Amino acid sequence: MSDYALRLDGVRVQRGSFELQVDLELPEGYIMGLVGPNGAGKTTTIRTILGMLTPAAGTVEVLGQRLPAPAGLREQIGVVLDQASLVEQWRLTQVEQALAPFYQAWDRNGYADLLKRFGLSPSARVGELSRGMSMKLQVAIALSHGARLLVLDEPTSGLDPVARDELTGILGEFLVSERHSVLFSTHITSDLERVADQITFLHEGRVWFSGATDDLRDAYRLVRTGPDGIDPAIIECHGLRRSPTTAEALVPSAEVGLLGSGAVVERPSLDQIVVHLASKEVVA
Ligand SMILES: Nc1ncnc2c1ncn2[C@@H]1O[C@H](COP(=O)(O)OP(=O)(O)OP(=O)(O)O)[C@@H](O)[C@H]1O
Repeated sequence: MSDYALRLDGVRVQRGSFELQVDLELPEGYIMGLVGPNGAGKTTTIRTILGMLTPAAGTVEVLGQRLPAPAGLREQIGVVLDQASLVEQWRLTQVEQALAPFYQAWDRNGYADLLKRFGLSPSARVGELSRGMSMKLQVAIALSHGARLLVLDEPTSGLDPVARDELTGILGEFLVSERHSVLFSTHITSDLERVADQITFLHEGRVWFSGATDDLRDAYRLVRTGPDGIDPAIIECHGLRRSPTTAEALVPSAEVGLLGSGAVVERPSLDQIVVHLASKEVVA
């Protein structure tokens, strides 16, 4: 039995002219955030994990089973994708009637509780739901069939701050069982700050970092100096921004000692890391 909920080894996926190359490991019992700018390859990674795209090379292991996996694996994965594939005319009670027979472990009370918690009326029709409500419905379904792994593609997009908070809280509850794991792509890194202990950062189809969130935050420092205090010829820096009076950049922690004494050095937020690593030098 593997101790990993997910393991992608030397995976390469081609989509038109875009090529994704990804290696990552998500240990069981953890929540991993998948971040990166638009077009970085997050959805491609998720679709590959779900067996919707076939890699040209490499291996994908989900809950210890190598893809293509036996049908029984599907029940153990809860999925939230950008577009739900539910019939628009269905009421939310009919959604349950349609899906429950496919899952041995379907939890009727759990589904009813989650609808209530998310403020979704069981008599509402799928087609009437806003984008945020449709996301909540998908999360309720994913959590109602006894999944051990949740794979969520931007589940917080379209949700207001209260609902986002509610969702991250529910993911935290899901993780109370140490055999449960979550992979969660998002542009809203503040959501991850609260819950994700692992991060994979994709950029232009490549993994820039995959590992513990704390390790990523320890690896860099956000540095502010006078306008000439950061010289890219001397020090490795990312997303350097200069104005007539200041310079700001993300600098590897190991290089901070190369800065002059006037520098203000801070531990960066996840958001600051993502923004600076993905952006080019800006001179104002
Ligand atoms: N069906 C397709 N055919 C060809 N190229 C595709 C297809 N779908 C996606 N791509 C390309 O693959 C690349 C990665 O897209 P992907 O959707 O995985 O990125 P993403 O990180 O999820 O982006 P976003 O944050 O914008 O959702 C993009 O360059 C996109 O144009």
